[in-house]
Amino acid sequence: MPLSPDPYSALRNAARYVQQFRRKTFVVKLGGAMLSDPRLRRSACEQIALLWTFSIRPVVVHGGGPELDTLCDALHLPVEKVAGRRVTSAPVLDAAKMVLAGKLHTDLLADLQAAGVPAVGLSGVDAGLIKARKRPPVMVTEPGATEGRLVDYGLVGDIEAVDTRVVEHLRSADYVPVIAPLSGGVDGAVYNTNADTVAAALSVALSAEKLFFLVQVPGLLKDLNDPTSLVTLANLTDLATMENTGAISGGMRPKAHAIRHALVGGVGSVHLVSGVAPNALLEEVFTNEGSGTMVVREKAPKTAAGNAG
Ligand SMILES: Nc1ncnc2c1ncn2[C@@H]1O[C@H](COP(=O)(O)OP(=O)(O)O)[C@@H](O)[C@H]1O
Ligand SMILES: CC(=O)N[C@@H](CCC(=O)OP(=O)(O)O)C(=O)O
Repeated sequence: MPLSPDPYSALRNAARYVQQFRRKTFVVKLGGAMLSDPRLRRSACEQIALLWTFSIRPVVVHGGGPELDTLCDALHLPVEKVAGRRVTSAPVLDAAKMVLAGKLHTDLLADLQAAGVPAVGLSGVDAGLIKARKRPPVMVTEPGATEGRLVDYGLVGDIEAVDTRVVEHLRSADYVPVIAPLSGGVDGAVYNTNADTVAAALSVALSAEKLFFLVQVPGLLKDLNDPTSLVTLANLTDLATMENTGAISGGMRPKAHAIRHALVGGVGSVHLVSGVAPNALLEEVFTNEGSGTMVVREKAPKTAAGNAG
């Protein structure tokens, strides 16, 4: 946040947003790359703690892709991702349970507790929170490819329903739910579901005001190789254009789907924010300029609504 010569002016400015967002639901998705770095993880937890202090109601969803890659390597299991989603065999799913509902999940909960957030961990399996069915083989066209190919993702779950009762129950007692991206199917099946997809489905089911993705990059970039090419404001058409030209690739592809799903489902705005730059989440929420990318259904002048509005 830029330092003001008058500290009270920054406070007054932030107070407008505090008032606007009090008791509103913000779904915050923490990307796996930043979660693997304890310093970045703690920084994210401290920023979430501040939102919580201001009576914003956060629901945290976390990834863990890179840490799962590392475990798969150590176990000599293949790491295969197509269009940003992991091909998940039975042994890879076991590894996913160990990382996503195990080590990484617990470390994140501990850091949130340390930051003063009464965090309670769940996965999509708990109390039937995320119900999914096994994704059938699908045609996927990679950027630059002229033809699609049939991909069997294995034990990956497509979300069918979200039952938010357990989340609401925790929130009514002032706990902050922290959700790992596993989902439950029929007959006790467990599936691996991309964390971006889980975050979007939850934000719609909870009628969230905003959905944030904390990522390693400054936000949505026109050119992935140029960190200064930040897109500060985009709408669904801009997003579709970037997908079609291949400007959105890799892990940003499931995010683009997730952003569309959230906005069409009624979430006010979706924000891509750096998990690396100090206080980028707070800057996005509490300043007019913001720090990353705000994606909305229909574009309106950024300054009129405020970046956080
Ligand atoms: N146009 C783009 N703008 C920003 N990042 C992009 C873009 N296209 C691809 N990416 C890549 O997508 C990544 C984010 O996806 P991913 O690594 O899955 O995030 P997460 O941290 O949530 O796991 C970025 O770090 C970047 O490497
Ligand atoms: C099906 C699928 O792709 N599941 C993801 C779940 C974790 C995740 O989404 O982690 P990030 O947010 O760090 O990418 C995976 O196995 O990597």
